[in-house]
Amino acid sequence: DVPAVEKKRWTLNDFDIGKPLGRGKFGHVYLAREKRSNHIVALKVLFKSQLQQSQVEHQLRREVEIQSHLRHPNILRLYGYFYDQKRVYLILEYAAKGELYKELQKCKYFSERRAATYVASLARALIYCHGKHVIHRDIKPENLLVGAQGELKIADFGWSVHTFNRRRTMCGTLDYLPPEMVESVEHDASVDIWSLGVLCYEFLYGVPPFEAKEHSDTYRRIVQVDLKFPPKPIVSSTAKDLISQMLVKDSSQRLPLHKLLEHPWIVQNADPSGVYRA
Ligand SMILES: CC(=O)N[C@H]1CCN(c2c(Cl)cnc3[nH]c(-c4cn(C)nc4C)nc23)C1
Repeated sequence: DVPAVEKKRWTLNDFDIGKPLGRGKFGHVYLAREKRSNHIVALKVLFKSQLQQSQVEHQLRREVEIQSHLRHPNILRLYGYFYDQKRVYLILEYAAKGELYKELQKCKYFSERRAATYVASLARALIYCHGKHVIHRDIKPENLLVGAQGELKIADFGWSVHTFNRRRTMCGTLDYLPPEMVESVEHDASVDIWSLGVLCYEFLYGVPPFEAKEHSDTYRRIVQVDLKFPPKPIVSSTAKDLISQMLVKDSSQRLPLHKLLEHPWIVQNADPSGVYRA
C-alpha cells in the first residue's frame, strides 16, 4: 500500500500531536496526525534513558523489526519509527475503540458469541504470525486493542521472538504463561495456543483460570494445570471442551490453531467476519 513509508525519514515535525492515549511502561502514546496525508496514527514515545536503564533496546529493535513486517487485519500496524536526542518514536496504527481490557472490565465477561468471535480472529492472526516463525508470547487483554469496526488488534510485540532464537527470558504477568515458560524450559509457537486458551477463559468468566493471591500459588496452579470451571456464569460445555484442549501441559498435545477454527464452539458462535456486532 504505502511502500514509500519505509524509506521516508520521519521527524516530529511531520506530525500534529494530539491527546495522550495512554501510558506504556517506557513512555506515552499520543494521538497524532501526519500533516501531509492527514492520516491519524498513535505515536508511541519512548525515552532512551529508560530503555538503556532497563536494557530493553534489543527487545525494542526486535519489536520494531517484527511488527513492521507483519500485515494482518488483527495485528496493529507499525508504520515506521524515528528518534531524536532523547526519545524513540514508534508510528503505530490508531485503534479507534481503544483497549479491550477496559471493555472486559466494564461488562465483567463477554457473551459466548463475542468471546468466540474474538478468539477466532486472534487464532487467525496467530496462524499468520506462526507462518512467519513469529511467536507473540504475551497474548493478554492489555495487549489487545479494538479497531473502528470492532475488530481486535494484537499490539505490543515487545515480547515476540523469531522462533529460531527462542528466549528463556521471563516476561509479563505470570497468569498467561504456559508451564514450559514458567518452568523456563524450551518453548515454541504452542505457547500462544496456551495463552489464547487462558484469554478465552477470561473472556467467558472475567478472571484468568489460574489466578491466585500469591505468585507462588499461580505458578503452582499453572504447572499443575489446576483448571476449574466455576458454576457462574453459565458457560456451554463446548466452550469448556475447547479451553480444556488448549490448556494442556504437554505443548505438543495442545489443539493446533487451525483445528481451533473448526471446533464446534467456534463454528457455532464466532461471527465469520471477525467482528462482533452487539
Ligand atoms: C502499552 C500501550 O501502548 N497501551 C495503549 C496506550 C494507548 N495505545 C494505543 C495504540 Cl498503541 C494504538 N491505538 C490506540 N487507540 C487507543 C484508544 C482509543 N480510545 C478511544 N481510547 C484509547 C486508549 N489507545 C491506543 C496502546
